[in-house]
Amino acid sequence: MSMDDSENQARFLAQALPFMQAYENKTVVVKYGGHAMGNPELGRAFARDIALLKQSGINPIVIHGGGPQIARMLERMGLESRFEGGLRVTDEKTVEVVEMVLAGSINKEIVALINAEGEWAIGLCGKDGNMVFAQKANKTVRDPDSNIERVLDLGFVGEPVEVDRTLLDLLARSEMIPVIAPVAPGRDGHTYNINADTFAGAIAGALGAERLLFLTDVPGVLDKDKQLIKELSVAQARALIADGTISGGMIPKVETCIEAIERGVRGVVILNGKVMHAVLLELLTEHGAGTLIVP
Ligand SMILES: Nc1ncnc2c1ncn2[C@@H]1O[C@H](COP(=O)(O)OP(=O)(O)O)[C@@H](O)[C@H]1O
Ligand SMILES: CC(=O)N[C@@H](CCC(=O)OP(=O)(O)O)C(=O)O
Repeated sequence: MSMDDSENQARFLAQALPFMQAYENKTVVVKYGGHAMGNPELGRAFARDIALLKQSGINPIVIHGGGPQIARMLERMGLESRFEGGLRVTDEKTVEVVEMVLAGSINKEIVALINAEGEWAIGLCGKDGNMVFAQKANKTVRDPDSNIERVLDLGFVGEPVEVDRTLLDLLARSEMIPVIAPVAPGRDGHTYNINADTFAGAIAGALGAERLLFLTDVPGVLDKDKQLIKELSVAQARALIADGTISGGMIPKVETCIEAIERGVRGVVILNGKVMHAVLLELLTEHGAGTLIVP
């Protein structure tokens, strides 16, 4: 190791230690988006970050997405898919594929990556331990031309309405790191597909998390000129959704940030999961990356 390397490492450690102490015994919910996955090296770095948080006495909870992976599987199976208001219209066949991809392959891949770092990850979805119950999403969109609001019928898309923290509290006191897929049952017996951002927000809100991080494939929320917005108030975020600057999958993400803050989550950040060790850099350095949403 060169002198420069060891100096940089020492500087990083000196900076990181106070943050580690501040987060001790606190819950950090990390939403790992489907767009941030796919590169093996980045995947291993992500798993190492999560393992290190647990080893530092922090309580990390991973909620993952998998939108692009679901899309690929639907295509292979010859099933069409479309989004409305940033959410996948989900019929009966689609929800089966969603559950298979999210709670099956992707969930276990992340569990295996964290376990390979010497930790004990456990793969779950909203069904396990009665953790989350959903109901059919009741989403409205406003047509920008006519300004008329209409209710979307998204099929088996759900929104979390009940979160029971029993299992997560138990795991927080154990060696286990929960890795959770955003699928949950309804009291009506159906299985619902829940946007992973929305799901992460509900979990973070129910646990009163210290931090909620959204790992995506862009540096954060970008303005009309594609420049990163470092800090965004709730009112500014709402205005950017209304004027179309924030669109597509960024809509549920930012809406979730707003709700999480309103439910008492102390800090919410949208950041680029394609940056190596994004989680550690965000949590343990003075100038975190990404967009911080504040009340
Ligand atoms: N104002 C904006 N700033 C940043 N990204 C935006 C904005 N508006 C729309 N997006 C889109 O949102 C995407 C992130 O949301 P999404 O695709 O759902 O990511 P993930 O799978 O990580 O949850 C970005 O890749 C970008 O294409
Ligand atoms: C209702 C809805 O849209 N559900 C999402 C669930 C996965 C997800 O949110 O994945 P990302 O975080 O990678 O976007 C979907 O079907 O794609």
